[in-house]
Amino acid sequence: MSFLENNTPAFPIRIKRLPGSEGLPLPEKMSAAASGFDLHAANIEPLDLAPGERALVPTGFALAMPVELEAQIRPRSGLAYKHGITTLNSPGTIDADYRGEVKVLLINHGQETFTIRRGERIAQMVFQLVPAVLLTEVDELDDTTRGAGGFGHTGLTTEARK
Ligand SMILES: O=c1ccn([C@H]2C[C@H](O)[C@@H](COP(=O)(O)OP(=O)(O)OP(=O)(O)O)O2)c(=O)[nH]1
Repeated sequence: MSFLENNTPAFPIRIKRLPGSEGLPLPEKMSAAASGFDLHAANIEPLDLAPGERALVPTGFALAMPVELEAQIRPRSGLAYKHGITTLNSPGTIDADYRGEVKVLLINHGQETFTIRRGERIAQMVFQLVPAVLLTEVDELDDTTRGAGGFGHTGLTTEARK
């Protein structure tokens, strides 16, 4: 375990800049208590994303994190609200054993072409704990009130909608 400047225990995560990332900031929190580290686009040339189009956008870095962690790549709400730009596989999963470049799979759900420029903050990365689990095959599961009910079996409308 490592420690922040204020002595908070913190998981140590190694981050490596990749060729082509010169001049780009590393992932950064935009406020002290933000959950996510904003990710900067590392594409050299501007990338036009037409309505409905998707693209895998480089970030210029790779990670090595402890096995108890994963990183999730999530959309930025401002880009989603104003331009319809979001992550297609939300949240993207970065496995602890992945050593390749972290990439962001963006899709344009908006009505207009959106240009992704180098250095732009395109998504955010949130680190999460992944508990160790042991899957055990059984013949029967315990009963619950819900049972196999799901997919709206309690109804979809509220009083306010009737
Ligand atoms: O938004 C993403 C999602 C994934 N990855 C990288 C890290 C992750 O560890 C790896 C595999 O991702 P995932 O498990 O989602 O992909 P898959 O389609 O199941 O492929 P694989 O067979 O490589 O696991 O790709 C990214 O860089 N960005």
